[in-house]
Amino acid sequence: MSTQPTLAFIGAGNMARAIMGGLINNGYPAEKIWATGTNPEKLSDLQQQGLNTTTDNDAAVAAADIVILAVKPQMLKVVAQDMAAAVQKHQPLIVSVAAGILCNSLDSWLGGQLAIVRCMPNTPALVKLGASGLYANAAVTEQQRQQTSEIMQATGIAVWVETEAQLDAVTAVSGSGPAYYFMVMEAMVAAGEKLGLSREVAQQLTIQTAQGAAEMARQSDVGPAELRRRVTSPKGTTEQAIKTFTEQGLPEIIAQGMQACSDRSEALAKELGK
Ligand SMILES: NC(=O)C1=CN([C@@H]2O[C@H](COP(=O)(O)OP(=O)(O)OC[C@H]3O[C@@H](n4cnc5c(N)ncnc54)[C@H](OP(=O)(O)O)[C@@H]3O)[C@@H](O)[C@H]2O)C=CC1
Ligand SMILES: O=C(O)[C@@H]1CCC=N1
Repeated sequence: MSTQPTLAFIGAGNMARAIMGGLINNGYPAEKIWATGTNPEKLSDLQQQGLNTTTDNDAAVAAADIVILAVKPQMLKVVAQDMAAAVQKHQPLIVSVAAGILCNSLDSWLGGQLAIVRCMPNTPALVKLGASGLYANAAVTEQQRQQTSEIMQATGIAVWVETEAQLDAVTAVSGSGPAYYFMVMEAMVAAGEKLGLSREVAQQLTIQTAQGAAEMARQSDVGPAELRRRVTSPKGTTEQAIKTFTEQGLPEIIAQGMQACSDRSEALAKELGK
């Protein structure tokens, strides 16, 4: 990374820890990262790793070039309004990873006139396989876009979307996406056990198969549909599995789940954005 801005993570829960872990694993200096929370005990492991930790959000904001809002959407209004004065003192770039909450709401809670990037990351950021969607409001400069890209690319891939509404779709695809794959893995392990394997063996095979399929899809110059066909021998075993999944409506079920996810992202903005 060309420049290494000081980052303040407001909220050091699952998502912030995945991004911070990804950054540290990628060589980002721990002393350039601040992490806040309400309980000092929960921050002690981060402090031991050399990060700056505090329960005082204003202190972290004062030290930061970039403030990353990583509390639950339901907490965001109160947290943002409480730190508005500290933010307005030097107007750092604001990056929010909160699902649903719009730039305009954030800007008004934080006192206005701010450069804000909304980021929808995912937890594989921890192992440098994150996928982030980014959207910038009109106040964000080209240099700030570049800085945000560099930070998120240190944890995986980062793509910019043109409209804020597209972040609802990003949330449905990649933000919540790891949970879908974990659910498929849970179901495959359970089914493998039912078919006579030990839990341990079923889990080992399931995880390796997921990783193998993902890596093949990444490296291949054909899409997932063709890769699926190549596994499916006529009158063979896979054909029976795919036929059953199709008859039971698996593609529609996935589309419905993702629509519900996107709808919830949109609803959060209306429910919590005022
Ligand atoms: N989890 C995921 O996969 C993804 C989450 N997100 C978004 O990330 C955000 C965080 O989600 P997630 O990490 O799962 O949630 P967590 O509950 O794990 O983390 C939220 C953290 O916020 C802290 N917190 C609460 N109140 C304050 C406060 N006043 N000041 C500072 N910190 C505070 C909590 O710390 P303490 O316990 O000390 O109070 C907690 O650790 C959400 O907005 C979510 O939409 C986005 C993409 C994916
Ligand atoms: O479930 C949630 O609301 C968050 C946002 C995307 C993934 N986790």
